[in-house]
Amino acid sequence: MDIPALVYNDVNWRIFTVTAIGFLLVSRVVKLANGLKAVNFLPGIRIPFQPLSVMGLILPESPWNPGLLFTWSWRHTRNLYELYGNDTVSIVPYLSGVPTLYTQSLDVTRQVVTAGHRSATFGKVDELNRALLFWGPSVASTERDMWKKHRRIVGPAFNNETYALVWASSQNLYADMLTAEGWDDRNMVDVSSVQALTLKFSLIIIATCGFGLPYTWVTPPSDGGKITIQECLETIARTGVFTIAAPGWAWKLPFKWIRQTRRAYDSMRSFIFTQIQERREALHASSDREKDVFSRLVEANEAEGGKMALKDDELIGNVFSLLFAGHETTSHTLAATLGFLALHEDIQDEVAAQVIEVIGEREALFEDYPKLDKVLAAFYEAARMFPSGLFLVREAKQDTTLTLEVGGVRSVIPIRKGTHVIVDMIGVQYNLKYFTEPDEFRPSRWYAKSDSDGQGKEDLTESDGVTAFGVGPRACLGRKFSTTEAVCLLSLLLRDWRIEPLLAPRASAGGAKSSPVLETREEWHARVMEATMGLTLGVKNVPLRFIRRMG
Ligand code: HEM
Repeated sequence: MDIPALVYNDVNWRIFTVTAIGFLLVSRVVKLANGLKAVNFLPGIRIPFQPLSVMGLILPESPWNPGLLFTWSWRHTRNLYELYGNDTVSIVPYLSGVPTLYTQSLDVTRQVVTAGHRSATFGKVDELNRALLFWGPSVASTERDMWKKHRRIVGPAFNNETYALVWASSQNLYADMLTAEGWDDRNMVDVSSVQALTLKFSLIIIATCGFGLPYTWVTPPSDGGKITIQECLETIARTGVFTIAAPGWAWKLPFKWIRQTRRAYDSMRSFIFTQIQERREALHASSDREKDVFSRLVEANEAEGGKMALKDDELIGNVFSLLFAGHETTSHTLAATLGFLALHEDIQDEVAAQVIEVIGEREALFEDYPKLDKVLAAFYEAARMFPSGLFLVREAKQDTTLTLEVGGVRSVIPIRKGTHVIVDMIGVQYNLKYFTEPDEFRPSRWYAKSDSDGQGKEDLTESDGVTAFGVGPRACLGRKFSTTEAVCLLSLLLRDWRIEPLLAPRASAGGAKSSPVLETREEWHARVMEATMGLTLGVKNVPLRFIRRMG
């Protein structure tokens, strides 16, 4: 009997579909089994996508797709470390992404980030560095000998002269900001989002002290006046996932937002390129040396010469990584510090008293910095509670081992090449082993047994000090740049202003229109002091009221 062609095709399609589904299922089961072996069956969750994979980032957060920020949003409700009774847990995806360990253990952090870097068993993950590598290799994105070459040139640009310049510029910019924002003759100022000020502040500081550009509060950095660098960075922050994930052809798609993204990237590149050219010419034309990081970098590079000198794309890569690393991080942490100080009047009074005792009415001097340890401590504590570098992500570059506590027993477990290990900074910095009452904003953790650089405090019996800035040889190069700027700005603000939460009217407020019922401070705390993600982790928009301190 002849089988009609239609039925025959239908049967073929069914066989094809069933075979394809079968194949897919088997391949996913094999992927899961290999993933479980790669992490040596360490307890944890098995989900479709690894949280940092493209699908994990794009799809909305749910119990089966934790999302980028689950270490924050699940920390009280579905804390994986508590659930599995270990400071290191596994996340093994069966559809896409790499088997991964998440850790909140400082011991594992040191094995991976410090010892792993030295022995080359662990290194940074190229795919996740794509957003940075886009600009060219840099000190933040390279490994091994290349990293040493970059660090050798970039590292010395961060020195005491640079920090003195940061201090002086922060002081001038603060005065400039008060005048330009019309605060000079006001006794009370309401700010709906303090980030509008801190983002601009840290961008101008990095532009002036990082790159020696003559920008002010009224004329911020721009690409020849066409588009401001702030706008470029905002676009780049919004489209970070696209940059990491998109193949080359996707950049040519005819969508408005892709065109805008391309424009932001092109403007940034031309801005940075022009700066490098100008600085080179200035260097050759005059024997006077500028003090900004960028001039020192170009100067060191010219002096180095030959094989050890950085090429133009490497210089651009470094400039961008400094702009990238030094802008939002400091700004977010400043906003969080101000938010917490507004909430905790007693702590604010204590810190302000130190500022008034040290600086009083006179000009703030860079020499005051070590005496303002309570201001620094408030900034460190905010960095602990909102670590802008959310994760330290590393990849096993070869088959290796880690020593972990599993079910209370210290064991050596094999880790396969390609496995990711993510140091979860929220986990570490809210870990009861290192911080008592971690949900409390308590700057005294950092100065009870303080020295000026923040090492060896009451709580941190076994930590590397301020982990928010990373640990080991790859720790933050801009830490003191950031703390100098922060201590100066916070001191000036606290000396001149009392800071309060700007309370919003209750949605269902029943009061008269002239005096609406306001939310409580607790409600403000719950509404505002929540994490959000730009290029880096930060706090939501912080609304504040500044009231001038009299006499
Ligand atoms: C609150 C402010 C800041 C925080 C919390 C912070 C945090 C961090 C962290 C956690 C790392 C290590 C990343 C890793 O190991 O994967 C890092 C590296 C780095 N940071 Fe920062 N950072 C801040 C400000 C700055 C500033 C202001 C600059 C520059 C002006 C800067 C430049 C860098 C550079 C160049 C690296 C790479 C160092 C290397 O790999 O050798 N950071 N930062």
